[in-house]
Amino acid sequence: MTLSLNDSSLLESRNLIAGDWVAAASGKTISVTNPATRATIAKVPAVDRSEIALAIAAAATAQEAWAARPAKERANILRRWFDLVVAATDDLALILTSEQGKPLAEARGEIAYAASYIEWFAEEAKRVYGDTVPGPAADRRIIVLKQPVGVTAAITPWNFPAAMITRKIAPALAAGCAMVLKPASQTPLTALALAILAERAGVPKGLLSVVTGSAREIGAELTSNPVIRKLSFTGSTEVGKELMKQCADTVKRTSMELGGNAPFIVFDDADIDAAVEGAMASKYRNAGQTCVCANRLFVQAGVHDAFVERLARRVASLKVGAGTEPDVDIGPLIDDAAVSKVRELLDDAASKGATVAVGGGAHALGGTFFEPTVVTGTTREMAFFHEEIFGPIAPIFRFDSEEEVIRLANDTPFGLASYFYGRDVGRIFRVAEKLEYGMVGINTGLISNEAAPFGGVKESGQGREGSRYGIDDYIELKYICLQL
Ligand SMILES: NC(=O)C1=CN([C@@H]2O[C@H](COP(=O)(O)OP(=O)(O)OC[C@H]3O[C@@H](n4cnc5c(N)ncnc54)[C@H](OP(=O)(O)O)[C@@H]3O)[C@@H](O)[C@H]2O)C=CC1
Ligand SMILES: O=C(O)CCCC(=O)O
Repeated sequence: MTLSLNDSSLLESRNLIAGDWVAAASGKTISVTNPATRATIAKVPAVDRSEIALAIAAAATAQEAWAARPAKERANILRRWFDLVVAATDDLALILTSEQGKPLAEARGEIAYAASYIEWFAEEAKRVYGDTVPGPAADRRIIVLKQPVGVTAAITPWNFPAAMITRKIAPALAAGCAMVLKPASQTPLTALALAILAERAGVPKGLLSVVTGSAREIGAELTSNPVIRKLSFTGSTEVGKELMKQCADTVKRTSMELGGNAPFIVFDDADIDAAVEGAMASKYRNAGQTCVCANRLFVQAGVHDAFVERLARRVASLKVGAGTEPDVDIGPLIDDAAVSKVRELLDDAASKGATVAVGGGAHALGGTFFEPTVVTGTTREMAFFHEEIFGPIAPIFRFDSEEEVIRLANDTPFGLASYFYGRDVGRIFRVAEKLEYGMVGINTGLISNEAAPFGGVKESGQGREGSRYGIDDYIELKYICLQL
C-alpha cells in the first residue's frame, strides 16, 4: 500500500543501525498493518541480537564524541530536528494514522506534541548546571558535575507512536547520551520517519539507532548488554516489571512509564458542562487507549443523573470511522485483542448489574471499531474498577462523600493521572494532596504538555518525562572533592 505523502522518502521500512539504513541480515520481516482496513502498509525488519549489539557498539563510539560537543551545538541540532518535524507534520500524521488508527486531527496534534519535547529539550540542553557546595573544611572544595548517563535504550508503545519517542530521545540527546530505540511492532513507521528527520538535522551516525523485531529478543539484548546504562520504557506494568528485573543484573538505571487507572471525580459544586467536556477529552482521546485516560468516573450523588444524561448525549454524537475520513472522532482499536478485552470488561460489568447508557458493543463498521460507551450502576466488584480499560468505555460510579471518593480513588496499585472537578477551594487543596497519583488535573481533562513533569507513583512507574526534571533521568552526578 502506498501513502500519499509530500515526501515519500519518509515512509521508510528499513532499520537505522549504526548509522546505516538496513534490512535484517536474516531477511526476516514483520508486517505493519492499518487497523482501520487491515491492509499491510509495510514490512519492517525483524533483526536479531547480533544486530542490536552492533547498534549498541556504534552508539558507544558516537556517544563519546557527542558528549564532548558544546551543549549549544547539541541544542542547535535538536532545534533543527524540531523544525523538520514541524515542517513534515502532514506526512508524519498520515503515517501515524495509517499504522495506529487515531483520527488525523489527533495525529497532527500528536506530532505537534512530539515536536514540543524536542524544542523543550533543545533549550534545556544548555541549562544542565552543576553545583559548588560549601565544603566541610576551610581547605576543601566540593564540586558536583552533571554528566551524561552514556548509552541508553528505549522501548515504546503503539498508542503514541511519535510523542513517546521524542519524549525519550530528546532529553537523552540533549544530555549528551546516545540511544537505541525499539518502537512498538505495530507502529514502527512513525519512529523510522522521525529518525530520518533526526539524521537530516545532523544527529551523528550511530548516535541514534532504531531497531524492530521480536520484543523478547531485542529486550534481552538491551537489558543485558553492559554498555547500555539506562532503559526508559513506556508500556504495560507487566512488561515494565519484567524489564526492571532484567535490568537488575547489570544494575541499569530505569525510567518506567506504566499503566494507569485514573479516577475522574465530579463533585456536587462542579461546573457540569465543563466536567462533561473534560471527561470527553480525557476518556475518548485516542479511543480511550491512553495511560492517562479517565478509567473510573466518580460522580457525586447530587449531580450524578445530570452528568450521565449530558455525557451520554455527547458520546452518542461521536463519529466512529477510519482516522483518515473527515470529522471522525473515534478510530478503530489497535487490534482484536483490544476489542476482546473491552468486550470482556463490559460482559463482566453486565453480569454484575451495570447498565449501558449508550454504546456497548462492536461498531457496525466491523473490524476493530467499537462503540463509544457509557456504563452506569457500576461498583468496586466490577473488573474495570481495577483494570486499565484502554478502550472507549466510561464506567460511572456514584458516590456520596469526599472521604469515600478519596478512598475509592486510591484503592488501586496504580498512581499515574487523576482528575477532579469542583469549586470549593479548601476541598481542591485537600483532594489534590490526598490523591496518591503523580499527576492531578483540577477542572481540566487534559494535563499533558512538555513543560510539566509526566509520570506516576506506585505501580505506574518511576521517573519523570518532560519539564526541567525530565533531563535528570539521563544525567549522572559526579562529586569532585578538592583538597587545596
Ligand atoms: N502506559 C502506557 O502508555 C501503555 C499501557 N499499555 C497497557 O498495556 C496493555 C497491553 O498493550 P501492549 O501493547 O501489549 O503493551 P506492552 O507493554 O506489551 O508493549 C509496549 C512495548 O513493549 C514491548 N515489549 C513487549 N513485551 C516485551 C518484552 N518481553 N521485552 C521487551 N519489550 C517488550 C512491545 O514490543 P512489541 O510491540 O514488539 O510487542 C512494545 O514496544 C494495554 O492494553 C494497556 O493496558 C499499553 C501501551 C502503552
Ligand atoms: O498513554 C501513554 O502512554 C502516554 C500518554 C500520552 C500523554 O498524554 O503524554
